[in-house]
Amino acid sequence: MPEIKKLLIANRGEIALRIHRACHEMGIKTVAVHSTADADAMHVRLADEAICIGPPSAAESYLNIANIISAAEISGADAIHPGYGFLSENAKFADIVEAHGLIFVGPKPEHIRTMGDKVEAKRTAGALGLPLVPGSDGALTDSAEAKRLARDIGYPVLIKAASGGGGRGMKVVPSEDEMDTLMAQAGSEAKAAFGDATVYMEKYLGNPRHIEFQVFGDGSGNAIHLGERDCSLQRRHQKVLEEAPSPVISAEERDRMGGIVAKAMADMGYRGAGTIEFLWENGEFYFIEMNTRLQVEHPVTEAITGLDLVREQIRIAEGHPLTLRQEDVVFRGHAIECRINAEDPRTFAPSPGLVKQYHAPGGMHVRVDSGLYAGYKVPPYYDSMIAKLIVYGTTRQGALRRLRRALEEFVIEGMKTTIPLHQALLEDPEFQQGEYTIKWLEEWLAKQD
Ligand SMILES: Nc1ncc2cc(-c3cccc4ccccc34)c(N3CC[C@@H](N)C3)nc2n1
Repeated sequence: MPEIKKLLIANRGEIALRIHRACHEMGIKTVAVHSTADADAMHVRLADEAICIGPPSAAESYLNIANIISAAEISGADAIHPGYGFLSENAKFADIVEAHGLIFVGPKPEHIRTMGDKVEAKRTAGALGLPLVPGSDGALTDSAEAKRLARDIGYPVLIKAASGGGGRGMKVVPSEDEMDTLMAQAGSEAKAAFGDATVYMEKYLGNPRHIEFQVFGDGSGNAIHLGERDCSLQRRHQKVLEEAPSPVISAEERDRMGGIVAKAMADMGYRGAGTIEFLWENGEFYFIEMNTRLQVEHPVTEAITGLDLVREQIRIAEGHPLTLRQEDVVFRGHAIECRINAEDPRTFAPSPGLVKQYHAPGGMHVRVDSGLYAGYKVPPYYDSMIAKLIVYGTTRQGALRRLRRALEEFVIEGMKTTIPLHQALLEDPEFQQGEYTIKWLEEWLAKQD
């Protein structure tokens, strides 16, 4: 693969700035594509070139494949980084990028496609030796089969859409007499939402944690794992706070499960960054999904390994081997990321607007990834996340103390933000002990009012 000289960032907000920063440290020129609403964005200001690709709506801009490819051709970019969200897991886009002789900084399109179909993803994961949630062996055909299976598995069971993921298209079936109705609903909702009625079944795990492993492959049969992240603190399938390592995973479990996922990725010939999502309950891991993109929460993994994951993605895309072998990966300390949204901290109603005052916290082991600046107008058209605060400590307690101090310093005036939510969360004894599962946050929020 030739060296990348100019990279087009097909994204916006904090991740666009993150990608720009890695490129500039590598001597790679950057092309920022933006909608008319993002003309004043920080990464647009810092990029070497900026090309407007359409009006505010994502469909006409950040999801507009033709305009993005045209921007790459006009600017002479030789690579495209999709970031996360938008087109980052669109196999067709990856194919089109490569068909135009451009480097797609991401996995092979065939692997994006495989992991985007949750039935195929599960079959592949099982074949590669990953532990699965007990359930149907592939897609469900009809309610009668579903009932037979559920009788063996035991209720409650979950009906999941093959084209769903991230919490979309899931139905809990508490008992057999609700199966007919819920199977029909699941199929029709999946058809409506994803154009694909295919569903599958899994035993419903009552109160697990969400533990995901970061993996990296060079596309030629080598792969490493970079430990796990605990993403159990979610509200309506939106992550609120993530940490690495998980407060409940031992070094032995990390090495054992990490070895299994790394080998699976090596056997698959996986290329680039990937995240393998598990539910963890009673000491057991259960594969649920694989994300073929760089994730929002990647900085907590960077903090405890010292690796720049965007830099690694670009090096792999250029055809270089992985910087580190598994034996070189060392986990040190503890990192926590708070997602800061332009939302009311209690109602979560969006609160876009003009940033009147902005002061980011600093000091030892404090990182803020954000495109915000005083005078910037947060547009109402996109996701409400405006900043990520990542803090590192040698211990979890140290990271918590530092996080409390950093949140106190953080000034964002002109809109409501979820900073107060994080400050309240930090004071809860169960959170401080790391004793939480995927249901804990919504139960805690319900008690706050
Ligand atoms: N068999 C079985 N049992 C319980 C589950 C519970 C969830 C789930 C449901 C609600 C919130 C969650 C937050 C983090 C991780 C998972 C969840 C779940 N999800 C939600 C999004 C997608 N990643 C899969 N799958 C599950 N699968």
